[in-house]
Amino acid sequence: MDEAGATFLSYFISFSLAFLVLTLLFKSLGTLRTKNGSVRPPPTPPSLPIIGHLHLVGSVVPKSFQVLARQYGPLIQLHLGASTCVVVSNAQVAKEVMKTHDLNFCNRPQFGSANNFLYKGSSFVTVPYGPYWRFIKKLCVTQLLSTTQLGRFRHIREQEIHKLLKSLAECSSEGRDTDLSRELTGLTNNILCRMAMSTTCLDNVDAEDILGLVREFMHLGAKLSMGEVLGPLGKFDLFGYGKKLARVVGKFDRVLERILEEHEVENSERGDMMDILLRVHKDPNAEMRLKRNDIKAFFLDIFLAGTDTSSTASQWAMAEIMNNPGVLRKVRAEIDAVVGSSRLVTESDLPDLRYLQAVVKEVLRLHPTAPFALRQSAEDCTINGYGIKGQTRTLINVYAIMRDPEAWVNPEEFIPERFLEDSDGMKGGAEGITTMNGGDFRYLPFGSGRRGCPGSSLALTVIQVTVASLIQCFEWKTKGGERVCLEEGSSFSTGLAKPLVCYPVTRFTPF
Ligand code: HEM
Repeated sequence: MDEAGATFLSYFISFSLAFLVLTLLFKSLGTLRTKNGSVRPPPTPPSLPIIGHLHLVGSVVPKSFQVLARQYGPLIQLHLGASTCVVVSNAQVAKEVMKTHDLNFCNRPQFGSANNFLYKGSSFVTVPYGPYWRFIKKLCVTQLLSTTQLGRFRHIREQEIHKLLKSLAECSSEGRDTDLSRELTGLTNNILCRMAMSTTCLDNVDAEDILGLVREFMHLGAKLSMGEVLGPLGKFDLFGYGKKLARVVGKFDRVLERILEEHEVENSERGDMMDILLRVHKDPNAEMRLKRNDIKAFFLDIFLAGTDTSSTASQWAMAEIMNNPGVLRKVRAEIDAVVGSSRLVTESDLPDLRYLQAVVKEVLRLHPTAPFALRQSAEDCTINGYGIKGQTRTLINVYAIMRDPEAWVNPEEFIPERFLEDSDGMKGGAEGITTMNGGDFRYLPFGSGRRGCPGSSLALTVIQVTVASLIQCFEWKTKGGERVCLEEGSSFSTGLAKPLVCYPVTRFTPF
């Protein structure tokens, strides 16, 4: 063979070998199988003995997981002490979990707190997918949180907003500051308590008690869930959080029992959520027998799921608007154009306040007040090419998904305009995000699929009308004209790290 032939042959052999090696490599990567043939688990960062990845988790948990996802991919496995979970951090993998495999991921993880829980098996939020969950979900959609029911209680929201505006007007006339975080939590709690069982902070101590107990429950529940990292040791309740939690639920139960009895004695026709649930409870022909504990558990659920989340979102909205004078001007100009200057903005105006809607959407994108959708797989399955075992705790990091630079232009910036028609603030367009029901997996503030949030319409209505009223009626000043600190706190609903203390200055008085 001449020299040219030998060179050609050696090139041919080298190329063939390289091709073979690459083909085998891609094949093994494609199926992600281990030697024994099972599909590989998702990638996991290097861990330490016993604590696993706990040292990688900072005070703002979704942010820590976002950082890890950037390094290790959109589906990772984490070992938090003795507790293992997988974390989903982009839209495509979220879609696989919440749509393609929706039924398989329709359960929620159970934490230590569930074991000796008074309402065990009754909590709509944590109960496994099945007949009871379907029954309550249907009640939510058709009655408890239906459009008709929300419409029936519009006057409650209007009255509570009026009360808030009056108290802020007093602050203004006296030149006092106000803790808007506290005021907004009071507002959402009062609205929910009145819609649920016709009780409020001002008329009745019950609503204040309920808020306090729900707060304590959240605090202890979070601590108890941390006990999960101790594995089987967590069951011994070493720090006594389990017992404290049981006491808090006991107190909540007594308050609720009394309100239930009052409703029964009055045989009331107010049509609040408690009346509806009592009617179902007593209906011999109801699809399912609803127990008293089921009713009380439902209220604990909605206070836990609905109060802080809605209040915190309103706080973020006000904080972002105060820091962005251009946005404030646009929101106000829109309200003035749609509403005029002689009456207070109402819920009927909301469909015409397109820019306000975009502001609230952007607030929920940048500051989702439920940063994780928590799910659990029922059976083994393959997600993003990796094997997920049955009973795997699965955290969909909606915080990371809604800040993903692959989906969003300048994702860390507050740009409400990205949600307006013809905007280019979202890669691939924002048209999908009109209903807020999780149909577009790049935008999931309320989760998606069967276990998506049933309170989203109520939450959006309250947040939008509250923010609109506050902007229409007051100028907002901070001490020394400083920018509001946008640091994120470490609470369950990723609120502002510091309370939003500011000065309202009356601009328009509606009463
Ligand atoms: C800004 C306010 C709110 C946010 C950001 C929010 C967000 C969420 C998210 C992300 C989930 C999990 C969804 C999933 O797994 O796909 C959820 C579930 C839930 N939310 Fe909301 N929510 C809010 C307000 C409310 C309100 C006002 C209520 C009730 C009055 C409520 C009741 C519930 C319930 C009962 C569930 C559990 C549903 C189930 O397990 O089937 N939420 N919410």
